[in-house]
Amino acid sequence: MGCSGCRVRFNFAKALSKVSVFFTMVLIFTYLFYCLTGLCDSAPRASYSQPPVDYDILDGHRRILDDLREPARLLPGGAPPQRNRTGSADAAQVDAPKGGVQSGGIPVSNTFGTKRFPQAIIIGVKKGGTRALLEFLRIHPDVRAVGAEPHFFDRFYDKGLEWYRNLMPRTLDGQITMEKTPSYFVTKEAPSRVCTMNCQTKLIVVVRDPVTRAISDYTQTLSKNPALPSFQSLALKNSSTGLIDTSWSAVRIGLYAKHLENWLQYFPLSHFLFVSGERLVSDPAGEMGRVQDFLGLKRVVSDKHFYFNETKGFPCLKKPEGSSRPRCLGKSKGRPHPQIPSEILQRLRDFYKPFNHRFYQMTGLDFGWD
Ligand SMILES: Nc1ncnc2c1ncn2[C@@H]1O[C@H](COP(=O)(O)OS(=O)(=O)O)[C@@H](OP(=O)(O)O)[C@H]1O
Repeated sequence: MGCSGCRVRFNFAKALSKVSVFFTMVLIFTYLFYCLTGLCDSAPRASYSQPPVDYDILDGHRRILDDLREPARLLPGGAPPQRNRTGSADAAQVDAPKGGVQSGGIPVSNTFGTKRFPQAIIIGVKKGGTRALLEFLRIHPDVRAVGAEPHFFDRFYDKGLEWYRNLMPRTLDGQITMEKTPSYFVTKEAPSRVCTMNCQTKLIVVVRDPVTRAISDYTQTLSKNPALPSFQSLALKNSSTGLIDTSWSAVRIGLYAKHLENWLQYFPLSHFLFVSGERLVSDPAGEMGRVQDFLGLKRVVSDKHFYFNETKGFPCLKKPEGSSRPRCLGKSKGRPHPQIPSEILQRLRDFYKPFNHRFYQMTGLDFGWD
């Protein structure tokens, strides 16, 4: 009796261990399948069904964190700390590399993709519509992009190229790695640094009427600092002469011809694509067609992806099948601008006119701002 009880217990334990092995195998296979479909490393595939992430705000938080953080320290395995899986700043997760990290410029790779330097960068301009462009591009299955702005070629260059590459999402063969940091366009050292990484990098510049851009820039600063002096007092050197203050960054960034000259010392014009910030709003699909051609991508992003959201006053991404919500950019994109006196606007238009014309000549494109 006692012995048969032992046998029953023994058989039960055996069955239990078989069942647990079976479930462990199921779990492993499910995980492997999930990874092989590219999901375990890539929530970022900015599935446009996700709720909007306001990267402006996230970038702001990250900048504060970066200021507080010590300089990049190496993890025990020798790899610099990484951003979260999406490459965005929306989680403070530090994600150790899964595959072998090698030094000396060899791509960091594992079974499910490789972290590569970006082949294309949106280098500017601030308040031009760079976030809209990146989010629209991320719909494309062959584009993988860092969510937040890495600021490598302006602020964090001393962290080194391997640090930069580790921020990148993993890509499979045929996919393009991208990032956007609008301040690169106006950073003197950025062109030579990008060229040091790769002189074949494709460069995208989203440009917008420099007067509207300056007001947009001012609006953003005002939203963070309501005690900011008026736009006109910052734009003019002094009210009696009416001279424009070019030392104010909101004005200086709009001198597109000047900044482009700096870039052309390192990259030929054929490496640039100039996207109209205005057309990105009025005809997003048309502008995205040009961008996809420039990047050598199949035209996947098209007018079927967009609709004009009357409340937002901007194009938004349509909800994909199976998702409950469409997707507009966050609150910091498409803010109402303060009213600026018309004589100040006219002074600014007169001021920018020669620079705009020079820019049209350099690019061979008339953006119609004058
Ligand atoms: N689809 C869509 N939705 C919302 N906003 C859009 C869109 N397309 C372009 N824009 C314009 O993008 C402007 C912000 O530009 P950036 O994304 O380059 O700003 S930033 O430099 O990253 O802060 C932002 O500027 P403001 O209108 O001044 O907020 C918008 O005019």
